[in-house]
Amino acid sequence: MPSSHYEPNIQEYLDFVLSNSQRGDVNSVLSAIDKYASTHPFMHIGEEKGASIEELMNQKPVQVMVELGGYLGYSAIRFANQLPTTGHYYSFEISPEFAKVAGKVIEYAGLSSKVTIIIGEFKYTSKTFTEKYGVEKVDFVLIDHWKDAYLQDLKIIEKLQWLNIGTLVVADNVLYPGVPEYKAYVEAQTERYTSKMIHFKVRHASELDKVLDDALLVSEFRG
Ligand SMILES: C[S@@+](CC[C@H](N)C(=O)[O-])C[C@H]1O[C@@H](n2cnc3c(N)ncnc32)[C@H](O)[C@@H]1O
Repeated sequence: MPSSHYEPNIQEYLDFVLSNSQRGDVNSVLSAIDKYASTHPFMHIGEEKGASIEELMNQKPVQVMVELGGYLGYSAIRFANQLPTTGHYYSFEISPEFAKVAGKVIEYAGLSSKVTIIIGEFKYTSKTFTEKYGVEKVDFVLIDHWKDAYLQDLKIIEKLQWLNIGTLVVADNVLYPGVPEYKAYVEAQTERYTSKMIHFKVRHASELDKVLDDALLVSEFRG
């Protein structure tokens, strides 16, 4: 997401999703959000990248997943739905307004018991995460918040020692808008991370008429 993010009409979004999907039917909720996003500027991970992340999640067991940047609930619904019944999804979101609407959509999709939204800026809320939720290690991290915070917040995650050997850290938008410092840092550490890019052609929320090159950077933590 560019740092000059726009403010969506969150009430219109909520009304649209609730009236175009069925309560408790995750796929219908995701389709309604995708449909809304096809005609409005919207910053969700989307169908194609979403499917790619689901594939990664299916390659090894994921019990605890964390995302930096929850927005209006799409990625939380999509990926929490892939977790086993004993799994849990923690969605960090700085905006209380976005978090409130995300919570409503997650509840409507029937996933409230699997998703916890943590409101506030990650660099602060991360400090009390283990103490509050009893979680010491995470199996999967999705980084999808402000681009200028990617590297700083990965370093916080490293310092807090949340990563298990084998934990996947997946960063979105590494080519557009781009996170060169994050990419250089992770790719330089070949002893600690095995990284690969997955490429996509995307339409960005702020320029829906243009097709752009983007990628997920998938980094497996090696210790
Ligand atoms: C691209 S959107 C996330 C999209 C979401 N993952 C999805 O696929 O539906 C980025 C979100 O990150 C949030 N955000 C930005 N900086 C943050 C920070 N430092 N801590 C927590 N959330 C942050 C923004 O408010 C915004 O909702």
